[in-house]
Amino acid sequence: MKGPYPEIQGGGSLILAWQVRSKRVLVVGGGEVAAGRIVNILNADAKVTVVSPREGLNEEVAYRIDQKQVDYVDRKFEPSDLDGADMVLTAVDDPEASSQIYKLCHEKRIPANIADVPPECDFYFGSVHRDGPLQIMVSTNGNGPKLASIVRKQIASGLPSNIGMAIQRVGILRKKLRKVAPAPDEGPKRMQWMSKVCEQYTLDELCEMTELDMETLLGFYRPGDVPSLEAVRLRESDGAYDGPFLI
Ligand SMILES: C[C@@]1(CC(=O)O)c2cc3[nH]c(cc4nc(cc5[nH]c(cc(n2)[C@H]1CCC(=O)O)[C@@](C)(CC(=O)O)[C@@H]5CCC(=O)O)C(CC(=O)O)=C4CCC(=O)O)c(CCC(=O)O)c3CC(=O)O
Ligand SMILES: NC(=O)C1=CN([C@@H]2O[C@H](COP(=O)(O)OP(=O)(O)OC[C@H]3O[C@@H](n4cnc5c(N)ncnc54)[C@H](O)[C@@H]3O)[C@@H](O)[C@H]2O)C=CC1
Repeated sequence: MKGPYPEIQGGGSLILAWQVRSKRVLVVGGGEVAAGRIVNILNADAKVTVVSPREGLNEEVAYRIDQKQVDYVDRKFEPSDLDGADMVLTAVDDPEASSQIYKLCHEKRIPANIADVPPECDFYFGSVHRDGPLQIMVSTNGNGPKLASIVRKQIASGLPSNIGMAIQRVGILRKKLRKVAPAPDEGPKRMQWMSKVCEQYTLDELCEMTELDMETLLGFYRPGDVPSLEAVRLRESDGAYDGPFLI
């Protein structure tokens, strides 16, 4: 019998948004696959160390080393490379080295992705669409990476062109709201009000909201109203208006 709760499907991955900002990520290998990994982790503001003999570097990896976007060690992997690593990504054309690195990571409990050996991955990469603060990841759970890429492009082509910008504006408004209503016990009211803003405003309106508009709009937080952007602007041009946080 079906219960009232979501049915468990199993067999999936736990898809998370891992905060590697300022954490140390070790990339073993400097070929094409490594180049893709490096872009992903630099986009997440990680500190990156690449270990690979120089003669094996592809142009993109050599460029990032040259630009000092990553730290670089010019030799093959050695176990001491794992010291201080918070995450390890290997992309080497040597299955034996891959397996050895995986075993060491496992012992040291460092999460690892071994590009050519799915069973030895603590996590998989996915195909990612990025638009400012928006990230969408598609995973086929190892079944069809190329199809993941095709699905990702299809999803991206259906998105509004201003969605990234709208999310960025909402992020600023949420920060301001936190200042106006910092108390933890206001959580439910804060969340309800913020949800209403997101539902009632169009993406274009969210994008064109100025800081003044936001502060005026926040003046309606206490009474719990979400006026239209038009009403917000009327309030701004109204002589009676005397400051964003006075209600
Ligand atoms: C399990 C996983 C582990 C991991 O790498 O984390 C893995 C494993 C393997 N990939 C292989 C092949 C290819 N991988 C790609 C591309 C991508 N692979 C990515 C992820 C993943 N690949 C993880 C599963 C993700 C999922 O299932 O959704 C993407 C999404 C993300 C990224 O790498 O950043 C990125 C697309 C990014 C984009 O374009 O948006 C292409 C196409 C291309 O290069 O254009 C091909 C050739 C065509 C094909 O096979 O489909 C092989 C076989 C090698 C062989 O046959 O010898 C293995 C090993 C195996 O399967 O045994
Ligand atoms: N997971 C994925 O998305 C995909 C995985 N692969 C697999 O990933 C692996 C890497 O692919 P590519 O980057 O195209 O290979 P590549 O041949 O371009 O690069 C291999 C790199 O590993 C380095 N290397 C080799 N032994 C090393 C060691 N012991 N220590 C440090 N560095 C070492 C080489 O110097 C070179 O930079 C291959 O096994 C390939 O089959 C390939 C395509 C997609």
